[in-house]
Amino acid sequence: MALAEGNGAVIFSEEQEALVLKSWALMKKDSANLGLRFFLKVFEIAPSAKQMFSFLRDSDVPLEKNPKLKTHAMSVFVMTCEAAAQLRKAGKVTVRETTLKRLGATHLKYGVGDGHFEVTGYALLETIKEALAADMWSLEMKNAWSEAYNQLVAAIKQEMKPAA
Ligand code: HEM
Repeated sequence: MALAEGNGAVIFSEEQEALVLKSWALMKKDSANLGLRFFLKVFEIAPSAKQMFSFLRDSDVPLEKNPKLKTHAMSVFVMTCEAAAQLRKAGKVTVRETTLKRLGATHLKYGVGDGHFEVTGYALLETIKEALAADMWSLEMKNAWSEAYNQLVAAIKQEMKPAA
């Protein structure tokens, strides 16, 4: 669970940032496989999520050969890493406002809901657990990735709310 200071800033330690960045540096060498395994896990748990991706719906290319799927998977990984660094530095996710607004609008438009973000978060952690050597995976590692992902998702969801 996130620790928050009085001003609402999240306390994300140097150690937590280091866990995320160090493990990503190891995993990204195999990013194509990683991205694929990640989203295959999402679709295994939530097959209907496939329908949301226009480039899967309208394509004859088999799932595992679809480059756009890997691109999306990498966006989730890379943006979660960036969120870890931002949380440590600023106590909050500082993705550019225009980028966040676009992400909010895209995910709203395609009908991405809380359940999808949850399943994807679970699949992300499982993918990392399988990709890392057993002695690198720990509760601290899991919590650091989970915190960074959840804070990023919260920032995106903030932009998915209909304008007040
Ligand atoms: C932290 C979590 C996530 C991040 C950082 C992320 C990132 C992105 C990015 C960068 C795009 C490209 C379009 C744009 O920039 O507006 C995109 C599109 C999209 N995302 Fe995500 N995403 C996340 C979670 C999810 C989840 C949980 C789902 C559903 C399971 C999802 C489904 C989609 C769909 C359907 C599109 C549009 C694809 C199309 O063009 O057909 N995203 N996302």
